[in-house]
Amino acid sequence: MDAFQDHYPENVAHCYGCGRLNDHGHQIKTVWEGDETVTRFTPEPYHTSVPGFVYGGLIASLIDCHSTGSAAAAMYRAEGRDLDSLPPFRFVTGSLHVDFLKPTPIDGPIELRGRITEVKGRKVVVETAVLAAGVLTARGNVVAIQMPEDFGTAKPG
Ligand SMILES: CCCCCCCCCC(=O)SCCNC(=O)CCNC(=O)[C@H](O)C(C)(C)COP(=O)(O)OP(=O)(O)OC[C@H]1O[C@@H](n2cnc3c(N)ncnc32)[C@H](O)[C@@H]1OP(=O)(O)O
Repeated sequence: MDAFQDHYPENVAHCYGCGRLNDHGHQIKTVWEGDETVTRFTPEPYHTSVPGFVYGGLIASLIDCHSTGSAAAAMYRAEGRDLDSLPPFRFVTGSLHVDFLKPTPIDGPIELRGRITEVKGRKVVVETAVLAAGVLTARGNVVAIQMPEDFGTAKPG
């Protein structure tokens, strides 16, 4: 099954977390399983925090891109549209909250399971459970916002 990220338009397919065109990135892949969105990722030894456990920033990064992808997929689903239909839905992160509940072992795949808890206007809220060997180790809450047309054009300051 194609992942959400396989359908991102080329101009937004370079993200470090989810861009299929970023050779140095995580290149995560997310799919629907019923009403949940699911990403599976196997950490590398260099993703270490304390030996044996995953760096928290990696977990935050996975939640981040899992959630923006889930938000886009939820909007396509809400409108009954295919993932590759035009115009594309693109979401960026407005807010990212992570609760680290337990250390996450590095020696196996991590599963992220997302639920869409709100779709309102340009905003989608995604709650994500992070599991390692079936054990809940972290929770994420992301407010994803549909990317404005002028995203990135404003000058800082
Ligand atoms: C499909 C391809 C995707 C490829 C990209 C993947 C991205 C991967 C994830 C990332 O890492 S994205 C990079 C990190 N994020 C950013 O750089 C975003 C920087 N922030 C912004 O550009 C703007 O602040 C943002 C677009 C998020 C919001 O500005 P807007 O002017 O569009 O928001 P607006 O004020 O119109 O608010 C729209 C709704 O969002 C809500 N909102 C906006 N910012 C929020 C925030 N920070 N926290 C919570 N809610 C927020 C706001 O309250 C409102 O909700 P309601 O409709 O219910 O009133």
